[in-house]
This record gives sequence, C-alpha cells and structure tokens, in this order.
Amino acid sequence: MSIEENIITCLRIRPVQDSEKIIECVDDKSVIIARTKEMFSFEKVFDETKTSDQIFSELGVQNIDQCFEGKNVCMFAYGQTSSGKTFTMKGTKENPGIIPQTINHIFDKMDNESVQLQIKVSFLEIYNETIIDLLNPKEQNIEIREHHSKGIYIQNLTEKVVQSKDEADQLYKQGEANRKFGETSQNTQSSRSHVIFRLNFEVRDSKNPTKTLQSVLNLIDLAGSENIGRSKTEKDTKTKNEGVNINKSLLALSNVINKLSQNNPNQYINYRDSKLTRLLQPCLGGNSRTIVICAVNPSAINYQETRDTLNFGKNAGAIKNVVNINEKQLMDKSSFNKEFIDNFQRENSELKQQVEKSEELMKEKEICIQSMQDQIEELSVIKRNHIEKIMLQNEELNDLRSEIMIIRKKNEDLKQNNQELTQIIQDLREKDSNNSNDLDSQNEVLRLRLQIDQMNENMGKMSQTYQLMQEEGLKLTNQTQILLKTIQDIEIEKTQLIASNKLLSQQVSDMQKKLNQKKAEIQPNTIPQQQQQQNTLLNIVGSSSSQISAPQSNIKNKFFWDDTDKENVNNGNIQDQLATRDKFIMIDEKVDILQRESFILNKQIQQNQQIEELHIQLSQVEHQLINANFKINQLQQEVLTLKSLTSSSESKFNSQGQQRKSFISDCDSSFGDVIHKRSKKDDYNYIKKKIDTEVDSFTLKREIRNLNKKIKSLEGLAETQRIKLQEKIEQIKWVNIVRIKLENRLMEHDLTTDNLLP
Ligand SMILES: Nc1ncnc2c1ncn2[C@@H]1O[C@H](COP(=O)(O)OP(=O)(O)OP(=O)(O)O)[C@@H](O)[C@H]1O
Repeated sequence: MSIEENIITCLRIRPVQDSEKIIECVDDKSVIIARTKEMFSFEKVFDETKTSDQIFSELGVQNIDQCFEGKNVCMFAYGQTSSGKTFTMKGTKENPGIIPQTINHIFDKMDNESVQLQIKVSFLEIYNETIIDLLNPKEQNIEIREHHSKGIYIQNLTEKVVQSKDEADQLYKQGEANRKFGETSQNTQSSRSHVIFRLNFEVRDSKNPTKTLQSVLNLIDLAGSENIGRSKTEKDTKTKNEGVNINKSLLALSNVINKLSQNNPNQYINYRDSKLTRLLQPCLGGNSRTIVICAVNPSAINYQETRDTLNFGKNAGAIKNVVNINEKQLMDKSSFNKEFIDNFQRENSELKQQVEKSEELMKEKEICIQSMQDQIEELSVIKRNHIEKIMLQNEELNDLRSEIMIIRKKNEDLKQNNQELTQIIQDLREKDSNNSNDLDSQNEVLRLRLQIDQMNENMGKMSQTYQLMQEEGLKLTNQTQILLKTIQDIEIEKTQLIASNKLLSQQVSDMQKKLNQKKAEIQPNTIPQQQQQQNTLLNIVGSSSSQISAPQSNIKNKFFWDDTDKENVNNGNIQDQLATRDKFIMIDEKVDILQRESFILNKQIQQNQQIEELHIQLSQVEHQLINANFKINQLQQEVLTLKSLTSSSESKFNSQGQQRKSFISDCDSSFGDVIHKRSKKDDYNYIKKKIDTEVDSFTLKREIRNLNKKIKSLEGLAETQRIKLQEKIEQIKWVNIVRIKLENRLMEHDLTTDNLLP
C-alpha cells in the first residue's frame, strides 16, 4: 500500500536577545518576513516559547509511531549555523532533543504495547564528504552502495541490535562522543558534519505472524550553512575547508529539494552531487515520511539566511513522497520448509565450494607456513649467529672502549705534557737552532735517546756528588755552629774589654786628680821659677810625650841658673843658703819623680788610645762577623732550598721517568695491540708524543744539571766566606792577645805608679 504525501515542514524559531526580529509569527502554521511581508506556511510553527518536549509530543510522537506500521520516517533539522538544529535534534541534558526522546518513546511503547520489535542502531557522520561510522570510527571502507532490492545502503556500516533503552542510549552517546564539533564565528560548539542516527525496525505483526513490518527511521542533524566571508575562522584552513564542504553539500541538498519541489517527473535529480543527498535520496521524493524542521535565528543580522531557510522549507514542503508500508511476508510451514531446504541446499553447496576453496587455500597456506617455518628456522640460526657475533663484537667493542678510555686518558696526560713541553721545545729551538730542524726526525729521536741515556748516567754521578755535597753541607753547618760559638765568645770578651777600658779610664782620671793634688801641694813652697817649672810639667802631662823633653831641659837650666844665683848669694847667710839649696835639691828630686810619673801617664794615655783603636777594630770585626754570619745564614738557606729543589726535581724526575717508562711501555704494548686498528695519524701522534716525553726528560735533566752548578757555585761562595770568617777569627784572637798584653802592662804600671805616689 502506497500513500503519496508531501514532506512535512515545520519551523522552529530560537529565542534571541535582538529586539528587532526579522520574522513574525502569523499563527501556529505561518510566519511573515517583517520587511518584505513574505509569508511562509508550515505544518507547524514553533516559536521561541516552545520547548523541546512540546515539539516532540506535537511532532515527534505521531511521526515516529509510523515506523511501527512499517513506514520509513526521516526527520531532519535544517538551518544556518547557530539556529538551533542540534538543540532541536540532540538537545541538552535538561532539554533533551528529538533523538533521545525518540529512543525513550520507542522502548516505552515496546514495553507498554507488547510490540514484538527488533531494533538495529547505526550512527554515521558525513565529514568533508567522507562517511564515518560513529560506532566504529576506525572503519575506513565505508561506501554507499545501491542494491536492486535493498535500495541504497551503506557497506560495512555497523548495525547493532539493541534490546533496551539504555543500550540504544549508550550507542547514541558513544557515537556523539566521536562526532566532530568546532568553533565558528556564531557558535562555539558548531557541528562540523552531518550526522544520521538510524534505527531499523522489524515489527512482528501480532495478528498475522507470517508478516513482518520493516521500516527505517532516520534522525538527522545537519551541519549549519555558514557565510564563510563573514566567518572569523576564515584564517583557519581546516575550519574553512569544513565550511566549504558543508556549504557544498547543503547546496546540493537545496538543489535537489528545488528540483523535486518542481514535481517534474522527467527532471533529472542529481542525488549524486553529494554524499548527503545520495543518502537522503529515499527520503526526498522516495519511500519515506520526511519531516523537515527549519531552524531559524530571527536576528536582523541573519535576514538572508533566515529567508533562505524559509524558502528551503517552502520548497521541501512541495515535495511529494510516496510512503509505503514495508511488509515482509513470512511463508507458511511447507513453503517455508521448501524454501528453507532450497536455501539450505544452496547455502550448503555454496559452503561446499567455499570449503573446497578453503581447503585449497589451506594447502597453499600450509605450504606457505612450512616454507615460512623453514625460513624462520634459517632465520633463527642466522639470528643466533648474529647474536653471537654481536656479543663478540660487543666484547670487542667494550675492549676497544676501555682501550680508547686508556688512550684518551694518556692522550689527555700527553696533551698536558705536550703543552708544557712545546714551550720547552720552543726554547730549545731558539737556543739550539741545530736541534730545531731535526726534532721531528727519527734520527733526532735516537740522538735524544742517547742524550737521555747519557743524562741518566750523569744523573747517577750527580746523585753521588749531591751526597758528597750533603756531607760537605753538614760539615759547613758544623763549622758555622762553631763560628757562631766563637762569635758569642768574642761578644763576651768584647763586653769584658769595654769594662776593662772603663776601669782604665777611671784609673787615668784618678791619676790626673792625684797629679793635680801634687801640683797643689808643690805650688805654695816654690819660687816663681819653680812655679813656672810646675806649670811646664802640668803642660807636659797634658800634652804629648814629645813635648815633655823641652820642659825638662828648661827645669835643668833653671837649676843651673839657681846655682849661679847660689854663688851670687854666697856672700850672704850661708845657713840660709844651704837650706835653700836643700830645698832646691828636694824639689829637683820631686820634679824627677813627676817627670817619670808624667811619662808613665803619657804611656797610659797612649795605651788607652791603642785600646780605643782596638775597640773600633773589634766593633768592625764584629760587624763583619755579623755580615759574615748573615751571609752564612743566607747561604745555608739557599743550600737548604737547593737541596729541597734538587730532591723535588730528583723525585719529580724519578716519578716522571717512571711514568714515562711505564707510559712508553704501555704505549708500546697498546700500540702493538691496536696497531692494526689505528690510523697512520695515530702512529704519528704516538711517536710525536714519545719524542716530546723524551725531550721533557732531557729538559728536566738539564734543569737538574743547572741546579747542581748553582749549588757548586754557592758552595764556593760559602767556602770563601768561611775563609774570611777564619781570618776574622784570627784577627780577633790577635786583638785579644794584644789586649791581654796591654792589660798586663797596665797592671804592672799601676803597681809602679802606686809606689810612686806619696
Ligand atoms: N530554542 C532554543 N532555546 C534555547 N537555546 C537555544 C535554542 N536553540 C538554540 N539554542 C542555543 O543556541 C546555541 C546554538 O544552537 P545549536 O548548536 O543547536 O545550533 P546549530 O544550528 O546546531 O548550529 P551549527 O550548525 O553551527 O551546529 C546553543 O547554545 C543552543 O543551546
């Protein structure tokens, strides 16, 4: 039974903030565009006050129920982006749309009316002109096919039988999660694809068990048409491309609708222009009840899009579909059995053929498997060999790594040595131009080796010399100690001498005092001539010894003059004359004593002067001694420094020599081991480093030689100083002897003078 009916069109106006709306509802079936007063009629107009529940109960229930009667039903929302299509079809958690409400309704109806129903669910998406199975998005091979009896169908699309509301709901949610959404200028959660949620009904007719009713319910949420020029996402190539594809498919849909609306049976309808129109083909002018929900956003800015949608609805409403009740006649028992047996036999023969083919295939596969097993075996052997080889190579590699590590370490050491030695070589080259040109040659290496051997010999000798020097150094130290002791003794003697000198000075001053006393005693009893003589004597005492002889002769002259005078006075009192003469004799004697005393004093003064000179000499000698001591200390210090230098150089030389020896032997052995693995450059570097090491040894030995020379020269200097010191000591000894002699003389003189004193 077929029923011709128009596509049912409804309008849903979404609520907007804009005060100026471009459409006005005339009644619940028509609207007019405010500006143009164009009127558009629909089966139903749902203004912004209508809820999703109301829409479903007024529009959904009655149409979906058609599926239970074997009629195909298709319901889709059409409109610009952000007009409320998804809100209408899917809805939100609080306001579930048509699809979730349909699921509820179907299973509620099944339960309530005991309908024997089998439902299969499939869910697909058309994204950028590609069909994606939303229940199995990994499936790539999804294609639209057409069958003479089945009609248009989708190959490999997942179809799942669902027994309950929850199962269906679960599948819907699963598909929704795989769906493509994105942000557009007008919608942050914009559908970037068309989605078709499909339910296949198979209803067993309770009145006639030989019949089943079969129908398909397509619930479609189309992607919104988008003004790409106005889109802020223009820069985003991906979004732009999506927009282009969406618009292209919607244009194809619009074209199909346009043509169909003209109701010209001869007109060619190009359903193949897009996947969308191809899939919707049965719903557009075919066997389906189709409900188009036109969704509009009535803001002034959307005037053109709203008008287009209204026109789309108008055109769609003009399309006539032929709705059939899709029955499937089930056979009676005998014909059913016959058909069943026929089918069974056909299937059986098909299966036999398949089995034969499979067996052939099996054999081929077995052969293949066998050859593959053989190959696997061969490969296993090869693999084992390879593993063994790899293990060996790994071991070799590890050995090589450790060798490389050692060589690297040595190279680093050598680099360091090289840096030091390069400088030395440069010096050597400057000093010895003959050597400079030959350093790189093997001959030079040999020559250097000879030199090194010679130097080693010299080193042995030098070590002996060094020992001798040490012994001499010890001797020198002892001598120095003795000298120091002597200096100390001299110091003590010097102090004693100073004390004696003071004593002597005191004695001299005492003597002068005594002399003055004598003078004072003589003065009152002397005649003017005597006074003159006394004065002369005092003058003599105070002057040098050479001046003494003149006053003596004067005194004597005086005596002679006195004798003449005596004769002159003979004519007077003889007694007085005799007394006077005695007096004169006594004075004469006293004068003699004084003259002697004066002479002794002069001697003492001379000796004092000598002692003073000796003191000066002594202090000079002491000063020299201090200098010599200081120099000796310096020399000792230098000797010590040189000793430490020599010992450190020697130890450095020994350790470096040891290192070099071990390094050279290591290098030799490493070189021998890895010679086949090393390049010529390595060999060159190796030889160069060896030469450098030997040059280093040569330089060190030369340093030691220089140091030893220096030690020798210092020792010579020390010896000279020691001799000088010895001389000084001799001088001091001599001074002491002189001093002692002088002291003895002074002692003797003291005694003499004491006797002379009254
Ligand atoms: N009738 C309505 N009542 C309340 N909110 C609505 C209504 N219609 C749409 N909206 C809201 O408007 C926004 C856009 O709606 P929706 O995503 O359904 O548009 P769309 O036409 O599907 O857009 P697109 O084509 O870009 O996917 C959503 O936030 C939605 O919740």
